[in-house]
Amino acid sequence: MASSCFLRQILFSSLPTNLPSRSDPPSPPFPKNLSCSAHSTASLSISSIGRLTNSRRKLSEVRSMATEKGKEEKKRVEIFDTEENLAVELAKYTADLSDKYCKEKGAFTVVVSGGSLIKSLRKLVEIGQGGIFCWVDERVVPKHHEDSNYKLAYDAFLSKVPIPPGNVYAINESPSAEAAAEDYETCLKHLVKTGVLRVSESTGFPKFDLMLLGMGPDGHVASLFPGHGLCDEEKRWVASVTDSPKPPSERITFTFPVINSSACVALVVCGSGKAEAVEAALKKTGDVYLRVVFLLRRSLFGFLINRLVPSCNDRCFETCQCGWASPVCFLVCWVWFSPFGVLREAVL
Ligand SMILES: O=C1O[C@H](COP(=O)(O)O)[C@@H](O)[C@H](O)[C@H]1O
Repeated sequence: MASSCFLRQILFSSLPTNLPSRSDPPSPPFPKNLSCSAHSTASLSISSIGRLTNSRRKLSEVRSMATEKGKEEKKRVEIFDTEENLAVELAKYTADLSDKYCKEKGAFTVVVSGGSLIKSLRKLVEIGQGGIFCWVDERVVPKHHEDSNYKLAYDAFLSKVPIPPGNVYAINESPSAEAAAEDYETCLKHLVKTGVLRVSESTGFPKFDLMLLGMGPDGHVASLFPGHGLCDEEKRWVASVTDSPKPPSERITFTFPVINSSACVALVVCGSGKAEAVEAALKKTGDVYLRVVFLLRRSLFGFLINRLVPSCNDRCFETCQCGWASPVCFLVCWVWFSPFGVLREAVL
């Protein structure tokens, strides 16, 4: 099982007790040199949507669901009793993919978002030489700023693991969103040129091994917001946003062609406030305002969603509507009990 580069030994570990406070300024490693150069055209696309009853599903089972290129891609929904189980399984999933790609090509290119996803990545406590980290979106703020997605990840796990600083690709601090987006796209092109990052043969866009994404209550993914013209972007890899409806207004974001060219995408969603968006995402048709999620559906690997604890009953729905009062009554309660809830159809 030994691997020279991996995100292993992360399972069932506890949350580090020495996490710094968000106010601690990070000492940001900024990328320059990379040495990995191997290539692979292997791709995973997951078929089968259904119930996952065992939160310790092994990767071999996941792999058995992989389809060959060109076959219809479907999504898989995983539902967890608690956010803790979600975090453990997310770490295992990521570690297994890391092992696979590091063995195949000596590197594992992984992209993270900001937001609540980062907390659910806390089980990633050991990251080896092969992990290459990029951000699917970033706010145009200094790296030590509270709004920085880089700082969020740095404080939560990047500062805790022995990842080479040169493997961490934060955005360059730029005076404008446009300049930052251009710079980051150049950075991606450099990774492609040096053989660290593959390019999808079918789309011509960069093909990351894994994208770990969150989703906002409005259904936004990365900094692609429902109804925003950037959702239709077909050429650029990285785009600037100057009118984000969620502050801060200046951001950069990967475009959908890049996100959808990834080998694997995990959309990690927690919280009752996102139940409506989840329901819409799982429907075959839905309100146009959630079109962002539908765009992502094209290559979505799976949702990682936590659900009611077994002892919950219909009253739990009311609890969840109160917000975060009960830490175990996350998400999907509304979806689960809604007469229109497609999630129920998906998992039963
Ligand atoms: O602004 C952002 O929001 C989304 C969702 O965040 P969450 O806290 O609701 O999970 C996040 O995925 C994105 O990276 C971030 O820039």
